[in-house]
Amino acid sequence: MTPSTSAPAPSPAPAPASAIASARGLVKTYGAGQTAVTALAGIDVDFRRGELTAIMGPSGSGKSTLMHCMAGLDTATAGSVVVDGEDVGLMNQRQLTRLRRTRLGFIFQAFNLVPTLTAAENITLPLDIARRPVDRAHFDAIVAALGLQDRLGHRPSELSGGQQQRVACARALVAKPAVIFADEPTGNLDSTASGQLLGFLRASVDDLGQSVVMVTHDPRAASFAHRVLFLADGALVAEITAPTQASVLEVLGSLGTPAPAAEAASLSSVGA
Ligand SMILES: Nc1ncnc2c1ncn2[C@@H]1O[C@H](COP(=O)(O)OP(=O)(O)OP(=O)(O)O)[C@@H](O)[C@H]1O
Repeated sequence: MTPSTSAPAPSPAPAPASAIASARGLVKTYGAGQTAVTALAGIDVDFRRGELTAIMGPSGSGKSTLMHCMAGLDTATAGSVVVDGEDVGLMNQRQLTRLRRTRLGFIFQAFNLVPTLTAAENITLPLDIARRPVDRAHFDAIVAALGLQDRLGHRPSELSGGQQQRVACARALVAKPAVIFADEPTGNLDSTASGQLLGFLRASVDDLGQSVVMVTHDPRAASFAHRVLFLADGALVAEITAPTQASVLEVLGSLGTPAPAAEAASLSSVGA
């Protein structure tokens, strides 16, 4: 056997303490052989504690796959994921379920509320399933901040889309998760409801120290984040801090992503 002359691969940089979730060398391939699709091509990323991080990029660039691998909803092909100090790749299904129930919060585009339960019951459902007590003061503070006091006895079908998503947001926050993963949380909301929800998510970070990772196509939604990460073809290709709609659109443009017509028009009309 010929001895290898190449230097050993450097070990990946450890996750900094400021990170609530990190990935190193994250690869995800769907399928095999000629039909294999590389959704993530070896990503190193740190999501910072106490920050709202947005993930953007063209359709098919790997945003949802990255979020699902970070949250233990999908298994990586290679690489490592650490969430709140725990190596997700070493967990079995039971441990992953426990991690999701006790340490993670989720907000999806489809609100995923249980139709037969009231808003209050939906909000406390994750705690009830985990047989954990509800911190009433925390519950009341979240419900008040989201303006849901008068809606707690209503079922989802009796709520507007914006109210349903605020219930989903309250449900994610009530268990005080280490990190909330939000996938297009405003995708089904009108501009007003979307602004309210994003303002609240940002406030949960600034006022409560919550950490949030959010996938979005919407430059306005991304402008609520502390930092925006851009994916293209399964790789991290750009990053901006303190984003504005204009700076987000500029990076998206450089990646060849067509700007949503409404945002581009409104920005050009104010000369941004
Ligand atoms: N279950 C799957 N089986 C096969 N290929 C998949 C699967 N899920 C995702 N892919 C592929 O992986 C790539 C990344 O998909 P992903 O959904 O992560 O992209 P995205 O950036 O979230 O896209 P979008 O913005 O359209 O939601 C795409 O090429 C997609 O077709």
